[in-house]
Amino acid sequence: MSDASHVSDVVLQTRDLVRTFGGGRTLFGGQKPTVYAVRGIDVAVRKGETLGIVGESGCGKSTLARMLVGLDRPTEGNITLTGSDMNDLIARDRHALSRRIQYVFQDPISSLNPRKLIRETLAAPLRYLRGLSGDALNQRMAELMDAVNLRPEFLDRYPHEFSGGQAQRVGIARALAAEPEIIVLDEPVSALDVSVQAQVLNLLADLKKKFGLTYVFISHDLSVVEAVSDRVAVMYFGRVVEQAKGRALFDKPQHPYTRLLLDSAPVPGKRGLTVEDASAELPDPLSPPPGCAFAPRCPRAQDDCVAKVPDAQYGLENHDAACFHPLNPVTSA
Ligand SMILES: Nc1ncnc2c1ncn2[C@@H]1O[C@H](COP(=O)(O)OP(=O)(O)OP(=O)(O)O)[C@@H](O)[C@H]1O
Repeated sequence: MSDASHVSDVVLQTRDLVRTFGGGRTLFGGQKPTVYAVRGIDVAVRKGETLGIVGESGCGKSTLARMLVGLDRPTEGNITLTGSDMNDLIARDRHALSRRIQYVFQDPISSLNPRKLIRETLAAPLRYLRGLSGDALNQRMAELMDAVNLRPEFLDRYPHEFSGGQAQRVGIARALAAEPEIIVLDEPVSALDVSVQAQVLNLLADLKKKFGLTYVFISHDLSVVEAVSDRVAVMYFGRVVEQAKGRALFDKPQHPYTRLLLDSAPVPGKRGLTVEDASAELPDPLSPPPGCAFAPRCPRAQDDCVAKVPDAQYGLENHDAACFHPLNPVTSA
């Protein structure tokens, strides 16, 4: 557990965030199973930084992302946006929240409405969130297309006429239309070819600088997360198991799970290691183990690991892991 609320430039913070699905009673009085998607997450994001979140499929990344942008509500815990509670912000004015925080989806083509011209897709947030119309609206659309390096005539095309990379540029332009402070990017390049991935990552870096954006960048691809992040959080089975600044996590991983990921080094020139490559089976999300979820696969596991969940102090500057027997224990930056 961490508390970064005293740090003035923290823009987004979660405290002990939990999201379960299901539960309750069936029509016949039985108990519906509960899926534990996110099981207690503490992360903080500073203004202007990129927090990378890496984890394998099913570890709860998208559930976390949806809660961060207010598309889903936590079962327990809370999220604050510059100190204000997300639930209050949603209740007060959802449009105001959408002007501050935006979401870029994984699958660029299916995230766009197939029956709408790109012009209509971009016009909606400009009208409803920024109150633009007429010439001002058209001018802003042209600026957005230019910002993401798409020709203005593409405004009059449908999503199926775009390549994956072009469609993702539209997805990014749609997020920028709101003029947000923060963009949560959920696997923004994983559906793209490797060469196109680099172009989109470069574009995201340029836009971040140009518009002073803050990113939460979620991916299952360690090499992508390493390339883009100022700080990195590794997720395993609904929890953050390690968090560190800069290269620390890649140079001196503390958690055996992070070590496992890094040990399968990427082949130069090939797509980097993805978490799927290194992971075997996850525990059952319907019945989480009582201790560390990685213990059944961990070469360092001892009795304490299966009895109790290890805690960690995830500060903004320090490097820590939720592990009773870390590999490279470090206590300060
Ligand atoms: N609406 C839902 N109802 C029931 N279970 C859900 C729901 N959404 C997610 N889950 C479950 O919660 C867990 C986490 O899912 P989530 O999609 O957040 O993981 P992820 O890391 O984003 O994986 P992926 O990259 O494959 O999308 C999974 O076990 C998933 O099956």
